[in-house]
Amino acid sequence: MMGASGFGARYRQVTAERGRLCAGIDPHAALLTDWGLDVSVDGLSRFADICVEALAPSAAVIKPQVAFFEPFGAAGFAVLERVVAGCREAGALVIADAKRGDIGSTMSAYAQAWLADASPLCADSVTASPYLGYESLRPALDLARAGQRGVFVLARTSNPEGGDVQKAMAGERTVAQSIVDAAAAENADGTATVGLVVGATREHGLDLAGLNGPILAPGLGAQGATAEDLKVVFDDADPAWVLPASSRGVLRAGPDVAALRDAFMQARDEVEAALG
Ligand SMILES: O=C(O)c1cc(=O)[nH]c(=O)n1[C@@H]1O[C@H](COP(=O)(O)O)[C@@H](O)[C@H]1O
Repeated sequence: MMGASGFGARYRQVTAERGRLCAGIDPHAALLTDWGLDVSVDGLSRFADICVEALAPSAAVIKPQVAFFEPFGAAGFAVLERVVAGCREAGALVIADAKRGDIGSTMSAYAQAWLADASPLCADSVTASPYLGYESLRPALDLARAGQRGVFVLARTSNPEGGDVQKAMAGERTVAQSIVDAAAAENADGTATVGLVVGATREHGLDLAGLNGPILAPGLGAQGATAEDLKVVFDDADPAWVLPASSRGVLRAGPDVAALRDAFMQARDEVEAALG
């Protein structure tokens, strides 16, 4: 196992202390209703506070899904700012799940929003789509590296449609493998600045062994993947870098803070037992 500096060192330390499960904060309207909350800014705000109280002191990594805050406009973003700050203060690493991707000059503005100290939305890392070309992400990659932050780049996503683009051949390898290889080359400096997103829901067919960076693996729980599946799906990856993620599967246990925390801990313990 290679030593890591930068974002990788931060990731390795917190996952060693708290275990490998990323808790998603996805305030779906249906979940707000199930929790007895209004689908309103007040409901969103209460949902967010419960999640931070239950999850931030226990989870190594927390991933708020930006999409669910956006429909509430500026007020939704104010709640998101509170979530990001609250999780970070409690010692969790935050992945802002914004899935940004644009031409380089615009990407630079996105990078400032999610990865610059001066921004009220500044997180520890952000998800990004490389499908405008891996190098279009350069401003985010460079800013992340400079601040010991990370970028989680989509490689092979958990949704069934993802294969149309991601499994297409780009010369001798698939498009997804070309993203893995670019990330691995970037991580040769030992910083693990570039993580990948590889869904836990299916065989990905990727060679992940040389990545030397975190692999965010959504799909646990609501999308059907189990902790046991992880051993098979990620058999060639360094397990220390595998970071399964669950949102609805854990969130369904709310709104009781203790029940939510227990559901998270149970899922995390299952992951730890499976990954070894
Ligand atoms: O980047 C992601 O987190 C992501 C990538 C992917 O391939 N599949 C995927 O489900 N996600 C996100 O992970 C979360 C999954 O939520 P649950 O299905 O409720 O666990 C959502 O916020 C998705 O947007």
